[in-house]
Amino acid sequence: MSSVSSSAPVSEIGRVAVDLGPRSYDILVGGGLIARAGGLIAPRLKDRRALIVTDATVARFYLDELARSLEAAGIRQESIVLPPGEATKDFRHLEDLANRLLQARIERGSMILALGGGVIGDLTGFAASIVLRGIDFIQIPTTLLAQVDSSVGGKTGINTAQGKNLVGSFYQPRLVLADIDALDTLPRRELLAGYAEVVKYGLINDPAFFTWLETHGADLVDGDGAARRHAVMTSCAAKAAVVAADEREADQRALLNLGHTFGHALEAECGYTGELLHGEAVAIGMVMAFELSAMLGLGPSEDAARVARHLASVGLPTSPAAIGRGFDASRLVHHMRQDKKVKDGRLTFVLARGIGRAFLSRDVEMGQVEALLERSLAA
Ligand SMILES: NC(=O)c1ccc[n+]([C@@H]2O[C@H](COP(=O)([O-])OP(=O)(O)OC[C@H]3O[C@@H](n4cnc5c(N)ncnc54)[C@H](O)[C@@H]3O)[C@@H](O)[C@H]2O)c1
Ligand SMILES: O=C(O)C(=O)C[C@@H](O)[C@H](O)[C@H](O)COP(=O)(O)O
Ligand SMILES: [Zn+2]
Repeated sequence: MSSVSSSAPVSEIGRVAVDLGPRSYDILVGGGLIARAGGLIAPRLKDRRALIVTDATVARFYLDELARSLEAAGIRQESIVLPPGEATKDFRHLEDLANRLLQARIERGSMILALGGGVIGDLTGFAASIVLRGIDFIQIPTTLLAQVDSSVGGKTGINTAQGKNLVGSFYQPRLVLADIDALDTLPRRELLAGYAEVVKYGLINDPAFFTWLETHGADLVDGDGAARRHAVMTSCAAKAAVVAADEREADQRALLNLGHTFGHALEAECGYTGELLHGEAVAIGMVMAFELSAMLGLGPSEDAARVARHLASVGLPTSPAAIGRGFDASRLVHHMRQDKKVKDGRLTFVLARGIGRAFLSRDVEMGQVEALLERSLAA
């Protein structure tokens, strides 16, 4: 196994450790991991039973392969298949999933496997944290977004009528298996959405990675396995370091929210219908965070332009105007006030002094944010 390196062959299993004391776990990254999952999971099982939770699209591609691998390793498996899409991350599907796990007579010693994107990972992780007051679970992320972000760090949850991810828990997986080959079947739009979260790590604190992405991002998007492996490893290592330092977002973990305060507001307005994907919203939100920083005189406007240029070069949207529907700035501000980073009624913003120099600020006036939104919506 290797640690972060860009030259390792795709089939070699890379390992990133998430160091959280008794809740520590490994992220394994490489090709062919779903076919090898049984052997990798078996040592982590308390009993020889696994319940796979997935969505109908992912099931079509990968459920049989995973089931065969588990059975070959002597692990009994059953599966629960949910509808694909962001709308599944809600109270109704949480209730349905909890009931189906209980009907399957799940026990505390069983293992739940979340096979899919961030929707399946967030929903399944939340269910795992509450059914029988906690059952071990493993993330098997199949989207780029889930491999670089949602499968790592233990944020689980669902959306509510009030906004994104407003009900959930911190509940760490026991293992993450990121099979790079699974990205070959991912639609380009979904891949790009995940790419936005990859870019995020460069923008937060790794300018050299951002520069690497400016050179290699297009190859990654077009299917270069080595570039994908390197980006997933680098992203996971970056996230693991932040999470190890601040697991429950007391402070610096909020940097991982770069672009999300704007992004979540846009997603809430679009209603989780697939009109705007999470990663697309984050791409727009990151540009707005850089523009806000420039507007406040805290960061260079050239960097805001450079971020927008790179995201646009791979085909990501960079402004709310690109969504192709009207927004009301005051309604977006209303959603932003529901953000989990609000403290004593004031929002914490992730701003940037430049690329790779993100920081947290509680000094932003919402009037300034509304003015920026008005400007972007008119553009
Ligand atoms: N917990 C966290 O830290 C965290 C971090 C980032 C995002 N998220 C959440 O993740 C969610 C978005 O996740 P996502 O972008 O993975 O979306 P998703 O889970 O909806 O998956 C995207 C689509 O791709 C399909 N799909 C998945 N894998 C596939 C594959 N290999 N081949 C073909 N199709 C495949 C799915 O069926 C789905 O239709 C959002 O709800 C977001 O809030 C959570
Ligand atoms: O892991 C984190 O911390 C993040 O903020 C990662 C984000 O990409 C992710 O979208 C997360 O779900 C947002 O968290 P939230 O607490 O704002 O819902
Ligand atoms: Zn995100």
